[in-house]
Amino acid sequence: MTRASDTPMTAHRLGLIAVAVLLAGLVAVPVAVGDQFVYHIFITICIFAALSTAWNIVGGYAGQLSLGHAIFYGIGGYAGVILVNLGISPWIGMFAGAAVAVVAAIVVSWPCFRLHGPFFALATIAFLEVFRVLALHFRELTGGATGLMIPLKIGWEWMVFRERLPALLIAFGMLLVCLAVAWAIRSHRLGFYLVATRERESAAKAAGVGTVKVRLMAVAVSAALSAMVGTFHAMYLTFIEPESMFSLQFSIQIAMFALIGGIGTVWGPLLGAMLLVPITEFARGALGSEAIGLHGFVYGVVLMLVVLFLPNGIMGLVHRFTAAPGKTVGEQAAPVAAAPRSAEPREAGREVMRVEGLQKHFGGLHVTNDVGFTLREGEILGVIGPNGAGKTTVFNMLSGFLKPDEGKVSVLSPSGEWQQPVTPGDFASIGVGRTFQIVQPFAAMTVEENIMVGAFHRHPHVGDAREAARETAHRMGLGPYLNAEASSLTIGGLKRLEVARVMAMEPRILLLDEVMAGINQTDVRRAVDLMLSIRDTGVSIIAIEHVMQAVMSLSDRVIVINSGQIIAQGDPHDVVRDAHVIEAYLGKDFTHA
Ligand SMILES: Nc1ncnc2c1ncn2[C@@H]1O[C@H](COP(=O)(O)OP(=O)(O)OP(=O)(O)O)[C@@H](O)[C@H]1O
Repeated sequence: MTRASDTPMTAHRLGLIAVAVLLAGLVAVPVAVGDQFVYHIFITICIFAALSTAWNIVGGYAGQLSLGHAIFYGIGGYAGVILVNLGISPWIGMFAGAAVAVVAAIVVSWPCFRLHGPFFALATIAFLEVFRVLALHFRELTGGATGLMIPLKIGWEWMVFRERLPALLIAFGMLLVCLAVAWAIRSHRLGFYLVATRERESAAKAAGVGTVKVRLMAVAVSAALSAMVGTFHAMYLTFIEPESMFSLQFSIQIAMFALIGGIGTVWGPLLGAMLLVPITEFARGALGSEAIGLHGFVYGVVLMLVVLFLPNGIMGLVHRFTAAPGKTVGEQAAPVAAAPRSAEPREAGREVMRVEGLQKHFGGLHVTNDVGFTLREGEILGVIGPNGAGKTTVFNMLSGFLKPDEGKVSVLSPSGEWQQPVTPGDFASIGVGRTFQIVQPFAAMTVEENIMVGAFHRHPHVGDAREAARETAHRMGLGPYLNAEASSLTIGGLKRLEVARVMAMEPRILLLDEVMAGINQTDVRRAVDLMLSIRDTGVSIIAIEHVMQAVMSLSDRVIVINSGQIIAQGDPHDVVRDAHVIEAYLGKDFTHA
């Protein structure tokens, strides 16, 4: 009998064998051929693949399209050569270069991370230009435009050889280090956090991810690796100068290999370099001086073909052949494994959240006006009100996404002290989890991985987080879809995924923003049962909801917000009979119904 899990496992094993064969080929082919030019091509493949793999940690995993990565490569190169001229081995120089590159990476990236998309890319280009000009300016250190020669000291200690084989072995070793680091990051918590931040920064923040911190960590690792490769490449080239070490064209080339091979994948940059470097080097070798700039043309053509036919690069093609057919969560999804509602109404416990005098303006618009209420342990507080009343704005202030102009939000910590969290991370750590009105799935991740991002909050190890995510998925009726891409879920599935991710954080206070909007009647009933079962575990819930059937059957108390103010609050049955609420929100038809 074939089990469902056999196919992906076999594909995974085949994939690893294919990678091992490709890697072995990088050393075996030039050794077997023995030609100097072939050695040079394979050394270049290893160097470019290593640099592109390092770039991919920032450009792919974290989604920050850096076009200034030659800064770190150049720093590594200059550090190595300057120290060699002082009689220090490049094996030491490469670590010194890496340390300087990490500092430069943090200084450069911190302001740039406020920028997104093309603005980030432009800022990195600007910094690259700054470093090129600095290298030209500090002539005593860098040799200025004349550049620096590497003294002819031959041997392993100096990374300079008469034969090509040792250079190939070092380049190959560096590639292995870069691949191992990239693989380790992608398969541990940091990798999940980076991809989550890339896909949906707000949702990642709500899951307790320090989005700036993880991106800085990524850029620091990437810079260190790039600098180390830069040191070796400088030794291999035996001459460096600012134009080639801090080159925009070189930065683009590094990014291009990852784009063509499969951005954000561990093996994509390697495949990109293995495809493109030989083509361009052979063309350059065959056409000689007639083909200056030919590599740019080759990259352009290949990139156009990839964009047109392989939007996810070569790795996208590989996945198409190896991935198991995905399932789509239909509206008739598996039943939610919710526990039945406890028959007795629960006695609400002590206060866990106090909201006092919240005020918020957007320009001249007074969106929140003196909103205050309390929430008790194990209570479900329904929040209703017309569109644009300011409900989500209040939620944003209850979860650190907006700072109130006035007023405060206090949360009872697990140790029993009242605290006033500020950032989304503070709210997440004190046990406040939230969903978003417009669902924010991490589209490039599977259902399981999406939920794991939440689970990491309490379970830092991948194995534990995976187990917790699976348990939560089964509870939410998402068990059969663990390996489906989040992007393949229907709106009902996505809403459940949103709740599952936040439940995996094991929050004490749950803020649900219209989780029942747009789902069918069966799913509404399931969602009601699920929320009651969550409440029965002692979690307090604040739910913004327009589905009145759900509000009435769920809420212990209801708050009505209109034009930024609370106009009524109390028992659901009393609130819906309130004349102001009928006029402002429900309408007379509701009372008749
Ligand atoms: N960042 C912002 N900048 C300016 N105006 C905003 C901003 N966010 C919300 N608003 C405005 O504030 C008002 C309240 O919006 P909010 O989303 O809080 O309402 P809501 O009650 O949640 O509505 P709905 O039920 O439609 O989701 C609206 O007029 C909205 O246009």
